[in-house]
Amino acid sequence: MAGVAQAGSEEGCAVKDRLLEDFFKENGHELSGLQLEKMATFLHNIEIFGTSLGLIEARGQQLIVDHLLDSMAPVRILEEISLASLCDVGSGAGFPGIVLAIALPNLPIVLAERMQKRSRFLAMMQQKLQLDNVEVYHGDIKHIDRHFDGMTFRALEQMTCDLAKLLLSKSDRLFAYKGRAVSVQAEVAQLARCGYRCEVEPLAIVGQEKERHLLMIRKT
Ligand SMILES: C[S@@+](CC[C@H](N)C(=O)[O-])C[C@H]1O[C@@H](n2cnc3c(N)ncnc32)[C@H](O)[C@@H]1O
Repeated sequence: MAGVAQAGSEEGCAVKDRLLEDFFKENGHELSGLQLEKMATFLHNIEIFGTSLGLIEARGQQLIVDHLLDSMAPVRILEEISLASLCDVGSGAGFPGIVLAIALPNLPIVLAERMQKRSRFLAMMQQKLQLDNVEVYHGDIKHIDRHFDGMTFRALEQMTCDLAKLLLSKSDRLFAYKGRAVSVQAEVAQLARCGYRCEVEPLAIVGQEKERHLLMIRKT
């Protein structure tokens, strides 16, 4: 496990690749060698640029479990829905957008991020990882003039009726990465009062003790 934190050398990356594969397998994700390599390179770049760009502080196992595996947790749900397009709103350092783009290479994904330094990092990752299915949109989601099958967001802000209305004018479905059941239920109650249809799925991540849920929202 110690090797996970090593990111600097070629050898460190090789150790990291092997361990990453174990983390994914433990969580039921079968990734190809190329996908694992892209995940490892992405983590490596987060570890290099994360602090200086104000992206993310987590390192090593915490970065893998709390961010990478967390981003991967709803991948089967998204696959089963067979989306033709996805927008990840407020992608930040690329969680979950870059991770989903690596895991689902046939799904076109727009990463929407209004902070310039973060959107530049996302564009750099798109190029470096050769993610042909990714497009970076630098700007506020309010101004995007496109329609998507689905939108994901993680750690964006609390889901309110106004936010759901705005996002559902640009997407058929919303997928919000959320924490504790009790707070998700409060959001669901509020959204139901405004006429939105919600479903909540618990997300299990091996090694993650915090409660995680996927809140799915549609118009009724
Ligand atoms: C707390 S960070 C979360 C980043 C990432 N999703 C994660 O989970 O690590 C929220 C990000 O959303 C971006 N953001 C917030 N509101 C936005 C909006 N209306 N349009 C585009 N980006 C937005 C912020 O600039 C920030 O990078």
